[in-house]
Amino acid sequence: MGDIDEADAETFIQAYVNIVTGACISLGVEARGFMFGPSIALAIGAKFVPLRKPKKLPGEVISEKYELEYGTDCLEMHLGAVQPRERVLVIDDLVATGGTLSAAIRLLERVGAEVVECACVIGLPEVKGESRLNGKPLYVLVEPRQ
Ligand SMILES: O=P(O)(O)OC[C@H]1O[C@H](OP(=O)(O)OP(=O)(O)O)[C@H](O)[C@@H]1O
Ligand SMILES: Nc1ncnc2[nH]cnc12
Repeated sequence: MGDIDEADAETFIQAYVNIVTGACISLGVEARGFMFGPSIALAIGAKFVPLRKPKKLPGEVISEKYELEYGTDCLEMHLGAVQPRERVLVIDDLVATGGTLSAAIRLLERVGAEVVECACVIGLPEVKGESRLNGKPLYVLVEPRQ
């Protein structure tokens, strides 16, 4: 993902918040999900929870490993940051294979949360990431021309 300006960010946030209601948590995936997750949280009156790469969070965490196009990685979340039955939106900049979003969904389901939807600015349809999201809805603002 290249440079984005304020207007691009506002387009994503407004296009998205107009169609989604009822979530209490906006969860952003490190690193680039942090550009949009907090703004969506503010716009819908939700709290923001970061999902971070390993060894960044100071408290006790739960972790979930996953595969990308180019290797493996791991996401961590503070224990207690999300409570059972809380309704969560998962926000990232881009979905390719869906490995990252699927790891976020698994983490949230392990703590008993309800994943309402995943949302990304960019979707790469040729890598079919949506098929790995365990049936969760995926909102994508733009797809590159084929
Ligand atoms: O759908 P996937 O195949 O999982 O790929 C999408 C992920 O890849 C990129 O992050 P990256 O892992 O490069 O980390 P970064 O945001 O920390 O640079 C992107 O920001 C998504 O999080
Ligand atoms: N195929 C891809 N192109 C651009 N950014 C990416 N991030 C993860 N996969 C990517």
